[in-house]
Amino acid sequence: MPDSTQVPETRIAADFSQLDTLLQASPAVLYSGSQNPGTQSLEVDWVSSNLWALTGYRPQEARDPSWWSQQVHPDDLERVQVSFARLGKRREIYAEYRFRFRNTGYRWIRDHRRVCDPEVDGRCQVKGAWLDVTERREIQTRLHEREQLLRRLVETDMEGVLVVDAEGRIIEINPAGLGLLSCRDANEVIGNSLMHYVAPHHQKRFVLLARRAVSGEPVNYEFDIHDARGEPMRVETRCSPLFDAHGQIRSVLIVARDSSRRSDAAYQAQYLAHYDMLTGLPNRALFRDRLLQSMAQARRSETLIAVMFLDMDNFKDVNDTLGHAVGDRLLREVSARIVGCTRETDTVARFGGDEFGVIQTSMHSVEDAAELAERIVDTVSQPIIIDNHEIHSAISIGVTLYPFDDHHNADELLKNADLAMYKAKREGRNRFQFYVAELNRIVQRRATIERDLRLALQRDEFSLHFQPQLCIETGQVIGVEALLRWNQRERGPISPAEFIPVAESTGLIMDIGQWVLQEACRQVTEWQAAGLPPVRVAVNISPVQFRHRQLLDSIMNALQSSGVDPQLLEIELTESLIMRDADTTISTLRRLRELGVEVSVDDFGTGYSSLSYLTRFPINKIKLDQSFVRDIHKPDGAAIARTVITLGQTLDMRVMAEGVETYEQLAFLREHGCHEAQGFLFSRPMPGGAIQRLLTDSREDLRLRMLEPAF
Ligand SMILES: Nc1nc2c(ncn2[C@@H]2O[C@H](COP(=O)(O)O[C@H]3[C@@H](O)[C@H](n4cnc5c(=O)[nH]c(N)nc54)O[C@@H]3COP(=O)(O)O)[C@@H](O)[C@H]2O)c(=O)[nH]1
Repeated sequence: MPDSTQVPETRIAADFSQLDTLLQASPAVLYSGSQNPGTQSLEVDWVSSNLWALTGYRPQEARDPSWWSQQVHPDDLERVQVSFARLGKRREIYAEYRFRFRNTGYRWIRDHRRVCDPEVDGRCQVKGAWLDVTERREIQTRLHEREQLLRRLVETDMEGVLVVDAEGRIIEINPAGLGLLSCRDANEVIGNSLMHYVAPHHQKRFVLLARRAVSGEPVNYEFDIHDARGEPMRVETRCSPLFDAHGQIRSVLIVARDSSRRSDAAYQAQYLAHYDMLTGLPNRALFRDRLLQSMAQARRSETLIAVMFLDMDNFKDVNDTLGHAVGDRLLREVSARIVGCTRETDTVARFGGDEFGVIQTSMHSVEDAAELAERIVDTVSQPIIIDNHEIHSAISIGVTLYPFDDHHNADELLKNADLAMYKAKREGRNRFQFYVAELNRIVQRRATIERDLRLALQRDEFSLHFQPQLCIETGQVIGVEALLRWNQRERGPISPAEFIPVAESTGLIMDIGQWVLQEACRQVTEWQAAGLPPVRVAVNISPVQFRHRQLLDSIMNALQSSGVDPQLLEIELTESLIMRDADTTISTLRRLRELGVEVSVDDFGTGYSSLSYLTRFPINKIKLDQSFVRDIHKPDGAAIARTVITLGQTLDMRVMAEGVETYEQLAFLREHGCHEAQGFLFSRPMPGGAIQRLLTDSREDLRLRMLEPAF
């Protein structure tokens, strides 16, 4: 007799099929596996089939015991493993970390892991889900940055800023607002009714106006108030309603200024408490405040900041010989030059005398700090003319980085920057110096990269990714740029921005560059064999490679061994490279053009090209640097982009914009006649196989993406 409790097999199959369909549509990838007790790495034994669609990996690949730890970003791995090591003590834990997707590179995922089954061989048996949270993190970061910016503006505002709730209780107040009420600490006022401070003869009017503000009407009025010590004062107020996400008014923003005391000594004192009178820059106290905020933000967003201590080398001599008036003007000029080297998000302060401080935020790598410090040293050392005196100034800079273990607080960070600055002075002045702990770390990291780089070719750790380049007018793919990738056996992927400079300084770039040329040409023939129409490939050539006498042999070799038509090869050189030793460059470029190879100039706009030389170079294309494309919405970025495009049109060279990420940027480029574009808007760099699929199946998608109307 059939068992009535047994579910028929057909039903089970149908349920499975439905489950699979649901999983395919789900944004979460489900998995089960175990945690290696030694390393706490995840070893996956089952994963839902939507892994492929979401990350580009096949479920069977994920079962390789080292797969998970190889895809986690090396900078996140330890943190995540420490976090998941607590599983067992806790039933479930979630962590967010960067995880390498096959086609799109690192994305943020949220990994929600649960202990489900009893331990087997000391291994924690887990089930979990991965969710791509990159967009959410980006929005959070942007919101956080905006909030920081607003907070900073409010905190340094000379006017009192208060937020009160619908009942008129103070819920936020800035330092200037505390000053108005003669309070030192926000805790003394938060929660108090604002009415508490309004003079009795104005309380009725205050209630009426408060009602109008809460009903959504902006209100401006003058009130008499009493501060916390009972001192009377007249304040000018502007009240505006604040709306929540549902459009409801929950609070009112009040900007208040002391209309009786604006020009008196207290106001001046407040200014002096935050700013340097001579240069108008923030002073040491405000610098310290901003440093604390930047440190908190760096911790939250897991980014780096650099703190610099700057001291002029010869200021005393100028002051003693040319007088204080010239000394003051020199300080003002040097301040302006330092500010000119930094970005809006950075802080430049004058600590007093000839000492300055810089906080550099939004850094991508340690090299950013070195670049900024070098730029300041160079800019300050350019002659300064004051009253017909040509002054040759110089500056020494000490740099520390945060977060690093050695500094626990802002004062320590600044002290270490100061120490590094003294080291820079001892080493000969007019230079910068990293605080030694960082220096050691950087030197060690560089030594490790150098050691591993020597093995990378024989261990077959390099690969090429390719990024499509499109014609703006037609949306057609007109070529690809080859970008080198290094997946180091123990440490995972290492950015070319980090290892190419090491390869250049050790001479390894010759062998690596040769490999890149060979591999790029080999890939072109593979695509052709697969039936794709001819694809032109652009290969980056580093300055060391370009100056080497084997360059032409190396290029001919790659072309001959692959049989690729030279017209399908494009050589990308940087602008600063071609401008150095222009005569030799011109003759090498001519020989390349005679071979039939195309030549483009990368990072155009960053290298101070001399126009007279540019007309003599046999160049096919200039590539507008991505930093200008990023800033195209700002007046300076737009002006540079327009100039480069016009220059290309005038010199009869094609212009390609790199780093195009938004439709707004694309619309600007199209409107101004830029010919070609490349960037994440169309596609990230991808392996050769993925490019083949893209060019076979999704050419039309790319074209449509290009033609999408700007919004
Ligand atoms: N000498 C050689 N240099 C090489 C080689 N391969 C790479 N490089 C150089 O290393 C630098 C970093 O390269 P990479 O990390 O590959 O970054 C490239 C793109 O991924 C990135 N890119 C492209 N589109 C966008 C975008 O829309 N937004 C954004 N933020 N980044 C984007 O830009 C880099 C391409 O730069 P470029 O070469 O200037 O076109 C870089 O300087 C490489 O040149 C090599 O084989 N040899």
